[in-house]
Amino acid sequence: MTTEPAFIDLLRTIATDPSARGLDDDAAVLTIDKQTLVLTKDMLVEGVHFLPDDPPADIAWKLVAVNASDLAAKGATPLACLTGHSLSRDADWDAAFVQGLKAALDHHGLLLIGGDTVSVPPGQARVLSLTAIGLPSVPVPPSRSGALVTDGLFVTGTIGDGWAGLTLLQTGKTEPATLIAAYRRPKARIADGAALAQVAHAVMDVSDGLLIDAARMARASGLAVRIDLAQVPLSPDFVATIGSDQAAAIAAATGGDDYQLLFAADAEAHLPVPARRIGGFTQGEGLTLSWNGMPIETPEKLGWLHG
Ligand SMILES: Nc1ncnc2c1ncn2[C@@H]1O[C@H](COP(=O)(O)OP(=O)(O)O)[C@@H](O)[C@H]1O
Ligand SMILES: Cc1ncc(C[n+]2csc(CCOP(=O)(O)OP(=O)(O)O)c2C)c(N)n1
Ligand SMILES: [Mg+2]
Ligand SMILES: [Mg+2]
Ligand SMILES: [Mg+2]
Repeated sequence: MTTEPAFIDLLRTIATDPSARGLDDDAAVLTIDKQTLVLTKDMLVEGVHFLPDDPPADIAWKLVAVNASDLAAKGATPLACLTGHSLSRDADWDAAFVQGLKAALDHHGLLLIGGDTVSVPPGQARVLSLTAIGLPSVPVPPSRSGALVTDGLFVTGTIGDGWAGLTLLQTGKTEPATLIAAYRRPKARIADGAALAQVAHAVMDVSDGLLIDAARMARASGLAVRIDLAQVPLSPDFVATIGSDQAAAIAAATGGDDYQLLFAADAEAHLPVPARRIGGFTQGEGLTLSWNGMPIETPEKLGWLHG
């Protein structure tokens, strides 16, 4: 079986234009004449990214929000999008999806300008996709690769809520509502991303897991990264439901579905957005973890990988 990173390695030999950013970023940055566009695409697959009985309007929201999140990571303002839809043999489902899609697009300021519609064989999972186009807020949108060895590593919001929401739904629970909403209706940090683009040296959104995504930022920047897991920000509902011990923090930091912004910035700089410092960079490569300053082992699984 081909894994996701191995497949992207194969594609890298084709995607050699600088606008592809080495297929090592949240989005492509394409300049034609003097106009720059930020372009990104994420897919959602039933049973992989959402649960079969998630409300269709929530699935539409998630499709828009996860793509808006990649625009946010590059400090881009949402402009327009194209969607890919697989028909579900359920007219009510499709109608509810479209209604939810309109609300989500309006909320994010995205125009729907096209797409494609297909069917999947009976009984097969729904597959949805969206290609989002944004306008940059700075001439060169931040990449994942600009972290400096002297930088701190910061994250917005709280981590683990989406994973906790999924875990609750998988065990038949629908409370706390904040955790369920974090899973079904993640919020793209558009305004935070635009503000961070002005000061951060590297920015990405956290979709696969804080640890795997931090390791990617470090590798792209040619550095090693260290994270103190005790500093990973957890929400009150996460702490009440899952806990705040080392195991809970590892679950939060590897679960993914966060859609927070992870960024490298001067450790002493005034930050334009609320964020928690969770670590920093060193020369070398790889990820090292501590718990309140005491070194701890790195878990085998740092986050989500397809394949
Ligand atoms: N099938 C594909 N074709 C072309 N590029 C791809 C494909 N899959 C992933 N990529 C590229 O690989 C990089 C990493 O993708 P991904 O990990 O999905 O980013 P993100 O987590 O920000 O959505 C991006 O530059 C993305 O455009
Ligand atoms: C039913 C279900 N099982 C598991 C997950 C967890 N999960 C699936 S894919 C994924 C990572 C994010 O998806 P991906 O396609 O890698 O998005 P990208 O990183 O490209 O933005 C996570 C955390 C989920 N969201 N839903
Ligand atoms: Mg991303
Ligand atoms: Mg992606
Ligand atoms: Mg993404």
